[in-house]
Amino acid sequence: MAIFWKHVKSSSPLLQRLKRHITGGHYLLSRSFTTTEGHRPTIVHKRSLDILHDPWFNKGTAFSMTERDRLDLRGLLPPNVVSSEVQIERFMVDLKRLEVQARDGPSDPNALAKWRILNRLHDRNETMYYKVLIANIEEYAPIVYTPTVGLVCQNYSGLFRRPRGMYFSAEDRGEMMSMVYNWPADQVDMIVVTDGSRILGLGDLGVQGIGIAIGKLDLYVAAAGINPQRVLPVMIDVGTNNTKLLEDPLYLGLQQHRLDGDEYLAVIDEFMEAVFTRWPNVIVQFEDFQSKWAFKLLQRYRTTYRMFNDDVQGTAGVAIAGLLGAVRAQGRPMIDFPKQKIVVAGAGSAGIGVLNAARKTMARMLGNNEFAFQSAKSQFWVVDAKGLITEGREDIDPDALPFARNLKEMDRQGLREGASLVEVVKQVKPDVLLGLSAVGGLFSNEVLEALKGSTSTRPAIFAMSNPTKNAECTPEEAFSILGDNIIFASGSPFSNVDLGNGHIGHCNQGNNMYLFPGIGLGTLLSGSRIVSDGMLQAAAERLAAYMSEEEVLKGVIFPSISRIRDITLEVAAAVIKEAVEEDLAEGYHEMDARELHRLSPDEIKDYVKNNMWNPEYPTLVYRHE
Ligand SMILES: NC(=O)c1ccc[n+]([C@@H]2O[C@H](COP(=O)([O-])OP(=O)(O)OC[C@H]3O[C@@H](n4cnc5c(N)ncnc54)[C@H](O)[C@@H]3O)[C@@H](O)[C@H]2O)c1
Ligand SMILES: O=C(O)C[C@H](O)C(=O)O
Ligand SMILES: [Mg+2]
Repeated sequence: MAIFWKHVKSSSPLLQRLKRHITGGHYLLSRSFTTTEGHRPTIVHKRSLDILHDPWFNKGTAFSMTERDRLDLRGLLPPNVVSSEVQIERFMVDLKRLEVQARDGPSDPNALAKWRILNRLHDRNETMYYKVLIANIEEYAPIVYTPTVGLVCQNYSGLFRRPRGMYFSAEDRGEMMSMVYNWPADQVDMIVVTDGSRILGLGDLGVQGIGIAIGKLDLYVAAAGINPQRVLPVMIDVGTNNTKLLEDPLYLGLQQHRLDGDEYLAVIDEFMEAVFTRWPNVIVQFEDFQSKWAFKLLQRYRTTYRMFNDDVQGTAGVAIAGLLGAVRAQGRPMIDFPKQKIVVAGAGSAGIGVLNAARKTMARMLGNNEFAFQSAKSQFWVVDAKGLITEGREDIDPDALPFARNLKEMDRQGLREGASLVEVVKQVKPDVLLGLSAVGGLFSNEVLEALKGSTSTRPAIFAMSNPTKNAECTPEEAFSILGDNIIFASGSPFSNVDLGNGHIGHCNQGNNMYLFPGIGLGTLLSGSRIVSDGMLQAAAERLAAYMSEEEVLKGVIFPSISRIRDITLEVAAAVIKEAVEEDLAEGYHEMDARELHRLSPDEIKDYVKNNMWNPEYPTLVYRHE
């Protein structure tokens, strides 16, 4: 306090205001003021997030690098240091463009405004925020998560107010091991990390991709009951190849092209080492990495770290559950799955993830041997941006190679390398048409007309790309062309379609949100050091079995989001049971491995339920340190 008193005249109105704070007993800072002697530094007795959350001292993105180091702020702000003029410009631009950009295709025109209101509540009062979210999950999941989160990421530089989560940038190489201690929580259970390179179907959004990590973790809290004090959204900013962002003076990230090759890997390696050093029991979910790196990083880390890739593995499980649901909806047993002819549009991280898992599931049903695995391959036709993938493809992506069709065989089917989607659908007459292409409208009227020739008694259409405007088709288009005897699922939420005469075309949401929260929670509570294939398979099977026969026959193959907390509990319990059976479970807190082994299936569910956080105000008591 001495420094403070020295510089302030006793008559100053500021002094009077500060005195009131001090006598009120809750103001813990001292502050010096500009005097006639000129500018002097302000002494603060806060660091880290406390500074960012103090409106008197916060400068947001204008904190210089030296200040960020001095005040333990490194990593708590996006990497681009900007002037106060640019800060104001960003604010004004955002204010003016709000109305123009608040639309994402057919979704809620007020979505962005609702996101802002919820986000402000999130900043003020987490318990209340999650209470609102859980109680109204059907209404607000599409705001804090897909599809609005896509719009939020696209406009993030403008929407940015208070930082949330951590930023590790290419400039932080060599510093991450210490930076990680700038995060205030000693326990972190879940990290969702992105490098912003493929945000939903919106492409490279650079540092703005942090929004997706925040949205996913909102579901971890709301659906899986992970304690919000123990989640950490992370953005790894290695630059961006998005020209618009590289040229935008208001962009908050590093304005350089993305690092690649060994330089890129070195950054991700350093990040993984840092977070697992500080929080050895954390689980890291990789989200929205471009396919090029998604598979490589998964292979690199999955046997040494507790991690999984949601787009590759979570999506695969949700698609398997949906595909099995589609078989049941035809009135056939799940074991008939290996007979389904499946056309997949999109051979990126999600498409290939689904194909690998579907092939393995078929192979298991056919006898689980090499012959079964080989013959399962012939049930899939994969079409990417260059058309049908065959062995005749030049420079074929190694991840797609196992699904490349034999040229002679294709010739017999009237197909060739690069055949268009509509040709493939016409010739194959598939049971299922599944889209993970990020191309809105790809299932054109022509493609849907061609699907009328399907040999299935009830064809299935999975338009899984996000957000809304990237869906391969809308449910209206599908039901109007193919009638009501189909199964329809989309990645983003759509309403059911009124088909007249009391008929409703049911629109399922086939989104990895039905699995990732349970995979994370189950891994955490089992104490498994890795996320095994068996654990992922158990999660998918539990989701597949969740819907009753009656619901499935009505075309309802995924639960309503209002049941997400219950389905997450079930998925987590299935993951724990599998981890125990595979001898991977090492226990969690007071539940040791031996005791976990003794639990009955019902007791496992109780154990999960008892460990889920609920948004209730705790009683607070003040004590001096
Ligand atoms: N519903 C879900 O749970 C879920 C999960 C993961 C990803 N997704 C969505 O899936 C989409 C793709 O994600 P990704 O990570 O695989 O992306 P990606 O960029 O890695 O892959 C896109 C693929 O689509 C192909 N493609 C492009 N144009 C095409 C066309 N005209 N015809 C056929 N194929 C075409 C590309 O060649 C590529 O193989 C995104 O929109 C994403 O939001 C949805
Ligand atoms: O984020 C989603 O809604 C699903 C998926 O992870 C995606 O990348 O589209
Ligand atoms: Mg994703």
